[in-house]
Amino acid sequence: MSDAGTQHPVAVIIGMMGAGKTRVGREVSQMMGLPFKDADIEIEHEVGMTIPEYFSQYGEPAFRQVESDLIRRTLDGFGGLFALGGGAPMTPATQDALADYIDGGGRVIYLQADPKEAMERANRGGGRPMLDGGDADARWMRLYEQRDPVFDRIANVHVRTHGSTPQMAARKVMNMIEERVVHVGVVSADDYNVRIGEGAMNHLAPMLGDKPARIALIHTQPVQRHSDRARALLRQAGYEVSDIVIPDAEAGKTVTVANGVWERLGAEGFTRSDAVVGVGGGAATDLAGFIAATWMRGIRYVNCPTSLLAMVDASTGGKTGINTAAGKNLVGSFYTPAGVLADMTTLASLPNDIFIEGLGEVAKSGFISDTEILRILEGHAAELRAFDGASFLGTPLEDVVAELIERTVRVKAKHVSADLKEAGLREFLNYGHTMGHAIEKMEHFRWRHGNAVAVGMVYAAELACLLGHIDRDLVDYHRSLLASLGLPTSWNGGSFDDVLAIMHRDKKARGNKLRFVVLDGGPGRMMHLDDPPADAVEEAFRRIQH
Ligand SMILES: NC(=O)c1ccc[n+]([C@@H]2O[C@H](COP(=O)([O-])OP(=O)(O)OC[C@H]3O[C@@H](n4cnc5c(N)ncnc54)[C@H](O)[C@@H]3O)[C@@H](O)[C@H]2O)c1
Ligand SMILES: Nc1ncnc2c1ncn2[C@@H]1O[C@H](COP(=O)(O)OP(=O)(O)O)[C@@H](O)[C@H]1O
Ligand SMILES: O=C(O)C1=C[C@@H](OP(=O)(O)O)[C@@H](O)[C@H](O)C1
Repeated sequence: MSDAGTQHPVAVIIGMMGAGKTRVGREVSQMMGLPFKDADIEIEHEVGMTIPEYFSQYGEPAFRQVESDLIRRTLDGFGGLFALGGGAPMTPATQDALADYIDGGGRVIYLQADPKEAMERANRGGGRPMLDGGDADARWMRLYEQRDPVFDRIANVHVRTHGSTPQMAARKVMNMIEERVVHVGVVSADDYNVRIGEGAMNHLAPMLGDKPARIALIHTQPVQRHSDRARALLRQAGYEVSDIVIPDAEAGKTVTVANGVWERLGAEGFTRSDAVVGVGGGAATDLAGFIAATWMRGIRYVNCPTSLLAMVDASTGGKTGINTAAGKNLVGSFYTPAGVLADMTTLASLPNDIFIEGLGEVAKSGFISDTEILRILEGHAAELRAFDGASFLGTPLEDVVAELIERTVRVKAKHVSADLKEAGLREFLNYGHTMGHAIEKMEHFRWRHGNAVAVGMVYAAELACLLGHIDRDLVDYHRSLLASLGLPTSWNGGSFDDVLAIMHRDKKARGNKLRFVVLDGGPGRMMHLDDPPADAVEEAFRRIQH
């Protein structure tokens, strides 16, 4: 791409004649308040004649040269929506220009209309020289068979518009343009993307690639409407889907459940060319990831998280696993997904208390790294606390939540990319978890994870304050911010001795030494606190009891 400062299109739309590139493109540009350019119209202005006239006077090769030159110039000088002519992406020079545009962060959107619908629309209007001479439908279909695989390959965004009105199609395109993408670099495994936005699940097939023939769709009953959509998308893309419903929440993270899934995969002959898709909260994505990590020692998987906590934390980072009688997440594997699709539409059915719990991990990411998260939480605390999935989509709060999700995922991606197996930096993601996990266990996992972590962060702040690493104001800030979000900041459910024994079994402990991660001076600055004085550990515990 050219130097910074020049304008580039928000998106380029490609597709077959009649797909709706012009009609839908104009709708999107109006919805987004952006300028729109149609390459065919621009070319006619430039050459001073209609495209059919140019074709007949100079022929297709000359036309394609004019077309690819204009496209290259527009990609480096226009900041709106840009729709290409049907045949444009078949020209190698245009393919190179589009590849450069994508490398620079651009979106090439393949508008995948129902072939029959598009063909009928293309042939009703005339004025398309590529359809002249003979059976227009047959010619259209021949072009489709040539062009579809090429469009599918060169586009980095795919939008199916089968049966959609222009407005519905435009909404889908706009969602794709507005979606947020976090790239997770992994030193010892393949990089992957976390896509966040309404309709992100539409990326399922491209994210899985064409290699898997069969998909084990692992999900739970409360998210049936979302797994139904995943199943439909997979089947429309030609995959064979094995539907696997597992018990909800923590009941699904057991070796018994895992064994049942392994039995299913064995009976149905799943091989390494097949894949797993997990749809649900963090418990479901943990189990799905564990199945993918263990079946034949590893097959591809994509997570489709449906709770806020799963979107910002559980689905990303490659920690997969199940619980045992001895405790949570004690069996599992570091195994990274092929990608994560955080589809905001799934939050429409998320209960308020489960949403609030997820804010615990969002706030944690603000305390340990991105302090802008804290400012956003402060500024929108009341709306966030009053979250109502049924009225959430399309409101300003949706953009706030999308920003929070993106920022929180970026914090996790930063830590995971540098330290996949939690040798040091990644331990900072465990802020509040030493006490948090102890509370979960003492409460027999009746407390939700994010709520326990909230109390755990207040504990860690009290401990850091007692040892002079942060001031009292910052401890008070922990309490006021977390409480304003509807999160708990104290706990009275057990004795210090019982909690201490559990903390000594925390994965950060070394030998008989406790280890914590705490703030060092202020938000965004972390340190390891090894073997803190026993009296401070106990006094901090007293301070979280009300
Ligand atoms: N692997 C990791 O890095 C990681 C990180 C954090 C947490 N976790 C794990 O994640 C789990 C917690 O995740 P969670 O908070 O999502 O809990 P969860 O998976 O138990 O889901 C909470 C409840 O919300 C329901 N639900 C989820 N999405 C819904 C939706 N869109 N509509 C309606 N209901 C919905 C679920 O069915 C469940 O009943 C724990 O097991 C924790 O250990 C893993
Ligand atoms: N989703 C849609 N539903 C109904 N009509 C559509 C849709 N998309 C496009 N059209 C109509 O089909 C015709 C061709 O659309 P157009 O945008 O010119 O296609 P393209 O630019 O992809 O060749 C136009 O009459 C347009 O109004
Ligand atoms: O990806 C990670 O490192 C994390 C995994 C989870 O903790 P545990 O590993 O303690 O379960 C999660 O709760 C924490 O927010 C970050």
